[in-house]
Amino acid sequence: MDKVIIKQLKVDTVIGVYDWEKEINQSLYLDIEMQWNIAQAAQNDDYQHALCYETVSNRLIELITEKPVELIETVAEMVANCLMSEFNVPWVMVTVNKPGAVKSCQNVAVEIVRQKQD
Ligand SMILES: Nc1nc2c(c(=O)[nH]1)N=C([C@H](O)[C@@H](O)CO)CN2
Repeated sequence: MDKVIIKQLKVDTVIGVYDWEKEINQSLYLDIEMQWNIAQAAQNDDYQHALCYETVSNRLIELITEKPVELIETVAEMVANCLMSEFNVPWVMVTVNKPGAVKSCQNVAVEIVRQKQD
């Protein structure tokens, strides 16, 4: 399967269950794998057929910072839905990392895989 991959996209946003978390920005780091047919773009060196990782990254930062949510699970679903509906990505794996969340852990994360139904 061909993929376009975005690693460790940093998003500073209001995220968390507790009251004190609703007053501050915290950093999330997103790892995203998107199924995409690379051959079409590569054949003619054609950006029009490429899934632009820069456009995707900027849209996801906009989406996540739009409104505060409590759970990283919600962020993962929002990202997967956006990629499938707005960018026509047929299959996606989204990992949302919140490394600052638990003092004794290097990182905590959720990971989801979603496929477009057609
Ligand atoms: N499965 C989850 N568990 C927890 C979450 C979460 O988003 N998903 N969030 C919190 C708090 O916001 C935590 O990050 C504060 O340190 C607790 N558990």
